[in-house]
Amino acid sequence: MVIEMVNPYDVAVHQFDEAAERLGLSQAMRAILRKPKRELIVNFPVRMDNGDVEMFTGYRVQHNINRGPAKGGIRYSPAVSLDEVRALAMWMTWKCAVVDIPFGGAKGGVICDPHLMSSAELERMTRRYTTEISLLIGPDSDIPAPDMNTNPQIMGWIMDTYSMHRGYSVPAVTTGKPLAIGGSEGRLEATARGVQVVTREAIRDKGWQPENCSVVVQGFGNVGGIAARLLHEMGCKVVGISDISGGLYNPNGIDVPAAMRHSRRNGSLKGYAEADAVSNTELLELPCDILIPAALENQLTERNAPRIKARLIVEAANGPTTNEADAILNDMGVTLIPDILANAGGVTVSYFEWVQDLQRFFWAEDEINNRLEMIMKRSYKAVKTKADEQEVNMRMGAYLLAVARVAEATEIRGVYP
Ligand SMILES: NC(=O)C1=CN([C@@H]2O[C@H](COP(=O)(O)OP(=O)(O)OC[C@H]3O[C@@H](n4cnc5c(N)ncnc54)[C@H](OP(=O)(O)O)[C@@H]3O)[C@@H](O)[C@H]2O)C=CC1
Ligand SMILES: O=C(O)CCC(=O)C(=O)O
Repeated sequence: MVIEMVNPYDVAVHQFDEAAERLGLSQAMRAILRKPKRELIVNFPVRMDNGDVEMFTGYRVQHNINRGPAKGGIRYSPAVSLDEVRALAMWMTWKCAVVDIPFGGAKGGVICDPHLMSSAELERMTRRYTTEISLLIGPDSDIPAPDMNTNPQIMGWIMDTYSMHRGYSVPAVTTGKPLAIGGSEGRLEATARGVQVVTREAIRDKGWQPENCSVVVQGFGNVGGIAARLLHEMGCKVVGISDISGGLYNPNGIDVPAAMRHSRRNGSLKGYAEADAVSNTELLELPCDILIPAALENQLTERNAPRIKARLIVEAANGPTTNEADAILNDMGVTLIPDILANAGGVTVSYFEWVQDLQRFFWAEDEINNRLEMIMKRSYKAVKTKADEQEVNMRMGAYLLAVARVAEATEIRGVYP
């Protein structure tokens, strides 16, 4: 895996600045949209299984709430930082605007290594973190969801802790919950399903056939693992996959369901015999038609971008491409579907979950998947049309759409003198 010391918030602000310049936004509007609205830093104690007390640091950042309540996931990782959370919150604002759902952007994170914690420790940490950020979160104000290393169980603990403080159940305070407590059908697969839809649209625009496309996916978690499976089911040849333990390559195609079974049995992809081991760095440079980074930020950099073989990149992760790599890939003629469009399927079904929870009225999986598909296709088309009209790439097309929507809402509300 390529670890670059690039600050994700600098990447996010640079992307915004370029769009603001093209849109001719006023200096006042640029100043408002560049900065997060609210940032909460919490330091809190957790009793570990051995009886010791450890201090943890967590964040919740709301970037913008002019189009609706703040919305965005919570990440558990040793690499979490305030600037990372700021960047992820800003990307959430644009993402919700690209798919035109009535949310602003937020993100949260706790500096911890969940792989080294027991389930009981994770639960105690989650409940204490929830109490600390209860100043901000709520079904009308700020609604967390899963991100890296968080899952439906953790969303359930957050919902339960928040509800304990209120004295009644508040299912709409989180999304991505288990079905039994107000979760939505389809949320678990939604981000990957959105990735599948935009990949399929891009394949069609290029005049390719799925059966002739080879795909490499970095990351084998909620997004990467399910995206690999769905693209495999769509007929693509998935030739490369990876998780934190490293990558696997088989030019003849990997049996993704078999690799998933191996990963579930063994806790990682390591040792899967039907493919050759490659490093995460090598994985990104493998020969393929489509590359799907679905793990971390800053994976495609000025160092490896010139060696990327894929002709289509679909950013399932948030912020996988640095600004320098973006320019290089653009000059190389690579089509890149940006994160704020490509991975918006998750928050779209989170929106459906929130609506269902508020109404106490639940929809069937087919209805959810059909509505998701409709929104992802519509958003892909809007971004492509904007990009073609303005003769810019898909990232700029998505930013032009999103930033204009947020700026319009900000202007109409008159939140500055
Ligand atoms: N979950 C969601 O709904 C959404 C997620 N995203 C974004 O998608 C990306 C992935 O999130 P998600 O799938 O939910 O997270 P998960 O925690 O489910 O999976 C992350 C995957 O990335 C791998 N990974 C983590 N760190 C490294 C590393 N240093 N080197 C190589 N691989 C690594 C993990 O490996 P291992 O399993 O071995 O730990 C795992 O396979 C993130 O950028 C997230 O922000 C975007 C929109 C929505
Ligand atoms: O489902 C959500 O609310 C947000 C998911 C998320 O964190 C993201 O899209 O990056």
